Amino acid sequence: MLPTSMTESAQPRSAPTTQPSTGLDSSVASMNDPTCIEIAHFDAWYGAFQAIHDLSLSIPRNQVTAFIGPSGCGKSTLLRWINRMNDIVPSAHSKGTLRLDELDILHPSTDVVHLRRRVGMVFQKPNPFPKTIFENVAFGPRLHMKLRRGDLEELVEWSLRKAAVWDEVKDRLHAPALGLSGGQQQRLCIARAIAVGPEVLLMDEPCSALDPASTLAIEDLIYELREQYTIVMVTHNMQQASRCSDRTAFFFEGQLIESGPTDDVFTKPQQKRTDDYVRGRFG
Ligand SMILES: Nc1ncnc2c1ncn2[C@@H]1O[C@H](COP(=O)(O)OP(=O)(O)OP(=O)(O)O)[C@@H](O)[C@H]1O
Repeated sequence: MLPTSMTESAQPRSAPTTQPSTGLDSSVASMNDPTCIEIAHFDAWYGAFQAIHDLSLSIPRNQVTAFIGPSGCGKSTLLRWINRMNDIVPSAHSKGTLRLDELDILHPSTDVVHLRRRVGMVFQKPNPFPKTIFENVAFGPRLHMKLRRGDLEELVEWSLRKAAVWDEVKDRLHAPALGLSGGQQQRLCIARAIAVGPEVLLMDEPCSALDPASTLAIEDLIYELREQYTIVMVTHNMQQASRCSDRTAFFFEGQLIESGPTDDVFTKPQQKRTDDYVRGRFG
C-alpha cells in the first residue's frame, strides 16, 4: 500500500533517523505492546446530546489508522478526546476508557500538558503561529526543554527534515511562516508537532485545505512518519484513506460500525453500511 507518488521529497535526506537528544524520550512507552491506544466502552456527549456510543477500538502502534464516516458521525470528537482537546468545550463530557499505553487519558490527575507532548495534533487548516519558520518549530522545545542554542537549531532542522520541508525553507528560516504556501505551512505544522517528541500524531483532515500536489506530498509524509509515530487520521477522502492508511475504522451516527485492515474495509467490508459508504452510496 505504498503511495504511488512516494517521492524523494518526502524523505529526509541526510537527517538522522532518530531525534537529536533533547532529554525527552518519546520511546518510554512499552514498545513491545502492539496496541498504542486502547479505547473501551467510550461514550461522549455535548450537553445532553450523545455524540459517541459505547465505542471500543484498539489503535496499533506505528501504523496509520484512518477514521472515516459521514459528517457528524463523531470522528473528530473521538480524535479530540484522545489528547483532551475537548476539555476546553464546557458542554463536553465522556465516560469509558481511553488509554495511551499505561496512561489513563481521562483520569482527572492526568497531566494534560504532558499528554499533549505525547500526543501531537495537526488540524484541518494549517495554523502556523505568526512568527518565523524557525520560531514555529522552536516554540514547543523552548517551552518544554532546556536546550542550548546549537541543540535547539539541530532539533529544528531535524524536525523540518522529518516533515519533508527542510529543503524548501532552509534558506529562509527567519522569514514569516505565514509567507509559506498552504502545503508548506501544513508540513511546518507537522514539524512543529514532532519537535517535542510525541508518540502519536492526530490529524484531523490534514489535507482538506490543500491542493492536489500538496495533498500527495502530505500523504507521502504520513506514510513515512508511521515508521516512528502512531498516526490517527480523520479523512473524508476515500482514496486518501486507501492510499495512506494501514487500518480503517468506519463510524456512523456515533458508533463504530467496523474496523480492520484498510484493504479489507474497502474491498470486502463486513457490514452493508460500510460497503455503501466506501462505494459512495451515501455521505
Ligand atoms: N462543540 C460542540 N458542541 C455541540 N455539539 C457538537 C460540538 N462539536 C461537535 N458536535 C456534534 O457532535 C456530533 C459529532 O461531531 P464531530 O465533529 O465529531 O463529527 P465528525 O464525524 O468529525 O464530522 P465532520 O466529518 O463533519 O467533521 C455532531 O452532531 C456535531 O454537531
